[in-house]
Amino acid sequence: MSTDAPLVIAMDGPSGTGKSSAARRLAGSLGAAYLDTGAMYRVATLHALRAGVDLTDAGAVDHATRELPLVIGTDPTHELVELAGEDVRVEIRGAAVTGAVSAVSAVPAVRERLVAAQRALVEQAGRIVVEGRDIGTVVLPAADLKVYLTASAQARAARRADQDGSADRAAVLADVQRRDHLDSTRVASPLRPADDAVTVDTSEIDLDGVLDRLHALVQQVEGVRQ
Ligand SMILES: Nc1ncnc2c1ncn2[C@@H]1O[C@H](COP(=O)(O)OP(=O)(O)OP(=O)(O)O)[C@@H](O)[C@H]1O
Ligand SMILES: Nc1ccn([C@H]2C[C@H](O)[C@@H](COP(=O)(O)O)O2)c(=O)n1
Repeated sequence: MSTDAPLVIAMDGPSGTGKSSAARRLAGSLGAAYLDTGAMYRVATLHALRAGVDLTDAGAVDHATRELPLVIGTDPTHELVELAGEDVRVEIRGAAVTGAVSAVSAVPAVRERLVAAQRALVEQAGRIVVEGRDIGTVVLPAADLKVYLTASAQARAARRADQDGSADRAAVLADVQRRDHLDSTRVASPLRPADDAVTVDTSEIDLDGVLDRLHALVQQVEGVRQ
């Protein structure tokens, strides 16, 4: 099979399970594009924060994000995230956005617009790994392969604390659990595995091990399609 054959992989799961790391590496090795949909919700959140709107007012968040001059790249080797031409890769990962993103991503009108943009990017790419919370359930229900990454909250908090250099592990764990709760209990597209997703628990596997597992799943899918 040629390496430019269409292939759409959906990767969902809670924060810190390794979705971004695994999806980016998988895309690179498959010669596929990569889309980080969480970054899109983070840019919408930054835009709403800068507009100074009350994030508990869904109508105001909808209004403030209707015009969203967002550019997101899909090259797995080069991260590109811009808001009105400004490089916001660092700012969208900061505490202000991280603390507010669950509220903004719970607004159905925001989701509708971003889901439409995500589907357009997938259509353009043809061969792509897309990661988020609702990719297998809502954005791309016909994906060729759906993977749901999980890991214990403790393992995820430890990874996040290492990544951010935080000594307060209890606070990081509480934040991970807060976001899990908000993402999985919201009414609009809650975080959950698609019925046909393959669940991979990464608590006890390093990133190379996760990649081995993902490559085996891709081989199965490509074998079936040949
Ligand atoms: N299997 C693994 N074993 C150990 N550390 C890992 C593993 N996978 C990812 N990590 C590390 O955990 C941290 C979080 O990973 P990553 O950002 O890929 O998770 P994520 O699921 O995309 O999180 P979020 O949804 O919050 O963006 C990173 O520092 C990454 O290097
Ligand atoms: N498809 C998606 C992707 C992300 N979100 C929300 C939920 C997260 O709390 C937030 C940031 O995502 P991250 O960068 O941590 O992956 O965005 C969502 O609702 N749907």
